[in-house]
Amino acid sequence: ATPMLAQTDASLLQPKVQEFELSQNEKTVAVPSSYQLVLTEGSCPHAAEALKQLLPNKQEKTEFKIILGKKGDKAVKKYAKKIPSHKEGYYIEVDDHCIVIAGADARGAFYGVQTLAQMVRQGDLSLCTIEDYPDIAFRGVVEGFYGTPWSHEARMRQLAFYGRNKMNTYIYGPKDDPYHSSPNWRKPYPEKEAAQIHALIEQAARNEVNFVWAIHPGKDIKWTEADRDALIQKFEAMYQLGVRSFAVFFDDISGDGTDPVRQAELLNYIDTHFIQQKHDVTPLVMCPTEYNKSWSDVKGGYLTTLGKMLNPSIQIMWTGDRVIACIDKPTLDWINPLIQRKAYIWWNFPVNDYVRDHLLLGPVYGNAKGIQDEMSGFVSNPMEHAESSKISLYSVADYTWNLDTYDSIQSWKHAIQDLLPQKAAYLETFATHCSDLGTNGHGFRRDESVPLQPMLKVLAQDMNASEAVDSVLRECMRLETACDVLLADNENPALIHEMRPWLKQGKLLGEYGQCVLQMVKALNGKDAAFMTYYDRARALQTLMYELDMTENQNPYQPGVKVGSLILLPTLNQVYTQVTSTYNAQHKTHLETKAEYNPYTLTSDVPQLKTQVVRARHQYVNVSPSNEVIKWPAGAMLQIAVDQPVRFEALTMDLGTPRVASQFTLEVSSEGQEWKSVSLSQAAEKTEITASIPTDTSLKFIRLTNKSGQETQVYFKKFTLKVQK
Ligand SMILES: CCCCCN1[C@H](CC(=O)NC)[C@H](O)[C@H](O)[C@H]1CO
Repeated sequence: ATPMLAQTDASLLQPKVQEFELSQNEKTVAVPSSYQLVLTEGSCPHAAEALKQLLPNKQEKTEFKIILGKKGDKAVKKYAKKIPSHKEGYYIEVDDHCIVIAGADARGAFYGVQTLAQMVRQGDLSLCTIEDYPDIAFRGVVEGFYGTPWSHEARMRQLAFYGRNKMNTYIYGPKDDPYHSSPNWRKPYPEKEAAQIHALIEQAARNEVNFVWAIHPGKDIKWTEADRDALIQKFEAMYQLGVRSFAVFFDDISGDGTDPVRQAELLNYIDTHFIQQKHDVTPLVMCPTEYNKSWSDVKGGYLTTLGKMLNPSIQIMWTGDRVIACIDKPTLDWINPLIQRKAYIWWNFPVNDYVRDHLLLGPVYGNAKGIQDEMSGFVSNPMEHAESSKISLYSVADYTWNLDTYDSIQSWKHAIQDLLPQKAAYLETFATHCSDLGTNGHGFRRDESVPLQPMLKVLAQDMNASEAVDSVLRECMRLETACDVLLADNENPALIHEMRPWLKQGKLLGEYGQCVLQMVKALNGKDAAFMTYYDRARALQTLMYELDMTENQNPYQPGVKVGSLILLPTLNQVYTQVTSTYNAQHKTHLETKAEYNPYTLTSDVPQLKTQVVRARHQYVNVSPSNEVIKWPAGAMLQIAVDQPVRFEALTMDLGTPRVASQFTLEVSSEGQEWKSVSLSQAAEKTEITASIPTDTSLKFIRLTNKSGQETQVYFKKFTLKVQK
């Protein structure tokens, strides 16, 4: 095992080759208060600037020296053989009167300074030498999610964060930016947005980050010279703004834009007539329409056509075996031969635009070690919550720099320490219970409440197990405390602003857990005590439901979920058990149901069976979906309600005109006799309405594809109106 740096937790640095020649007595040297800087003028400007920010006191006549440079500089000539040959690699040497930072290139020198900064943050410097370089060439973030694009300020902070964490790529591709995608991809940015992009490009350069501007033309591109030239002109305009890295996305489109031959011809044209013409532009990146294995039809030839036709320098992105998937060797062994190059991974985590009621704050795990040589890039698609995404992004930086030493829990702790240094312990407690996605169309899940899982399992089997009761009670107190402290915190206001709804929900959950466990402890004690905890538990259930129904009410997955994998379900189960036990002992009829949602959705349409149905005041909503729904012949979607209600109307939007005739809508009061209700859809409109007779109250309503064949529709809206 490699000796660890005396003062510095080496795993924090993720250096590749750790040859720490620690002197026998593990000598350290104090961070120099002033130093003489030796560098070749103008050689590594961003590294020099970063060093100046880290250690501002540069003075000529001082004994301590810092030598900074890149391979070929006279300043570091003496160390040339020690510098790693890998791009962006660096060599560091710390001894008691000199620090050497020598990069394989300017970016490597900058990264050496970032590593020194991490060591300085740890306190005294250990005498050591470090040789280090990144495993993967392109590492970073693709802002490629649906939802509110990040703000300018958020992006400026992100780029500084990438610099500190040695991420060298930021791909600008927010799906909902009209100048990135249709309808305005052909138009130049208005003045204000153009100025902001220029500012981002300068910030990226200072932080040694490639700012990659992506275009998403596929929804309405025509395979004409006019559109080809329009795209080149837009790229030229972006080049004038300072963009030196470009991408073309063809994901999430249908129609003519999906033709691989046309895509390849266009991309090769761009490559030959634009990218190769400029001598300071990185290789073109493209996102294919078939961007994951589950959507691929190999025999159809889409991927192999791109693999065969695309110029070898063009990078092809890939999300893995599914839209949301971790990356392992079988994944890459499947795709690389088809595209005849190393996949450039677009990792769809921690993006949450398909589970917007969940914040994903847990560890980054599940990607394989040892596959660094099978990928050309690895960028993470994050949440619309920029600061909250930093927990995952910090770990993606660790992983992509050094796959084989990556430790997901260690990295997750460091990420939280880095994000909120003063309150890291509280953020860790909160994040522990805020990591799973809940059921979702992609079937991607994350672990949650891991340290508490054993005790939660014991509690679920025996609610009187006193050790489990006490440890879960303590954790619920910690959760309540953590949420209070974080809600009041102003160390990182942007982070707290993003997390606020979930922190409020976490606080309620912590309080609810304490009440439920106090009910268990009060079972054989005074009834008054039990009843007080019962009343408060019921009140907290209502408050949690109300918060879930009022905050973060986006049109897709509205609401605020915390602890939804096992903490809340276990507490609800204990609540039901302890209340039932009390009822049996006291012949009472206290409410034993914990989470009350009177509506149930059932469906044999695969992509709809996990959709969520919730009532809010007079409306009953089924959560919409982003993707194309394959609705099999005869398949149905059914809503059932516990108590009979009078439905007044149904409003639907399947994103498709003239489709109502393929469906029947039927209602029933008990599930045997069904009456059909007519659907109306105006010509050329996608909205479908039905007015439902209110003469009888109903418990069931169902929509069936009666066309006799599978139909492909969107699922943008399904809302029932209940009579007051
Ligand atoms: C339409 C069916 C699901 C698409 C989901 N992808 C999109 C495209 C994508 O992954 N491109 C590689 C967006 O990027 C989004 O953020 C991400 C996850 O929801």
